[in-house]
Amino acid sequence: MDFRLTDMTDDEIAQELSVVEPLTDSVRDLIDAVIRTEVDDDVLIAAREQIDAVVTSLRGNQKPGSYGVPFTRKLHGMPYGNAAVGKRNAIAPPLRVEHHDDGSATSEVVLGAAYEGPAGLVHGGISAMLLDQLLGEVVSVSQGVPCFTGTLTVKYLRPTPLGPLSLRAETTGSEGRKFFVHAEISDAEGPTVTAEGIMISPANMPRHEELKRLRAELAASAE
Ligand SMILES: CCCCCCCC(=O)SCCNC(=O)CCNC(=O)[C@H](O)C(C)(C)COP(=O)(O)OP(=O)(O)OC[C@H]1O[C@@H](n2cnc3c(N)ncnc32)[C@H](O)[C@@H]1OP(=O)(O)O
Repeated sequence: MDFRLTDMTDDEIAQELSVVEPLTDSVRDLIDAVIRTEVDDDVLIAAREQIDAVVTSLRGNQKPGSYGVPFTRKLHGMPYGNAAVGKRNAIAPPLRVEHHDDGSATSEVVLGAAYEGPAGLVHGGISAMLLDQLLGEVVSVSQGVPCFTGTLTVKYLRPTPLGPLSLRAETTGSEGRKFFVHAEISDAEGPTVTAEGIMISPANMPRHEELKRLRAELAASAE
């Protein structure tokens, strides 16, 4: 697993995000527009040519491989390509997770046409992905080390409608490197999907040791 600190300062990261996040929002809007457009074929053909030109322009300078998860100098992860929360990833729902003092995490999200499974309803895989992300984050943030999903059990209580949804997750217990977590998705009527996860802080993961060492160095330099 790759671990690297970014060369960018906090101001440079904020500046980059101020440009990139609106671009991601526009591409997300494009995806929705393509799904729901009813314009004529000639407009679609012209749109494709314009989009291809934009892609060619962006390919002018590309990072090899995936985005990865670089860390800021304060050791905050920057998972900008992440499938569920990536700030550069227009496929990711606009999920923004809030972490609370009691160790829980919540998110409010509006899922549109791009996340449909059954007609008018959220795709079950999307629900599982969002819950998986929230379970991973609630443990990783509250424990201070990255945790992987070992086992994820999802229960679909009733259909989840597209539109505004609330998510919540909390850690319910732990045994050594294993953390037991619960999460749910709710619409206005209450929970539609629940998930139980066993999240694991992997053994002998170089990134853990590296994080611990860097945290200790940062703490010492702050004294
Ligand atoms: C901020 C971050 C947000 C991230 C959000 C996204 C979350 C994700 O999607 S993560 C990606 C999906 N998950 C993966 O790819 C994980 C793949 N699996 C692995 O890497 C490893 O098998 C891993 C890390 C789960 C366990 O590896 P390792 O640390 O070697 O475990 P190991 O030493 O064998 O076992 C440790 C304990 O966990 C248990 N365990 C191991 N694997 C599992 C499992 N899959 N399910 C349940 N328990 C397990 C063992 O039984 C053992 O328990 P005990 O201590 O009671 O005997």
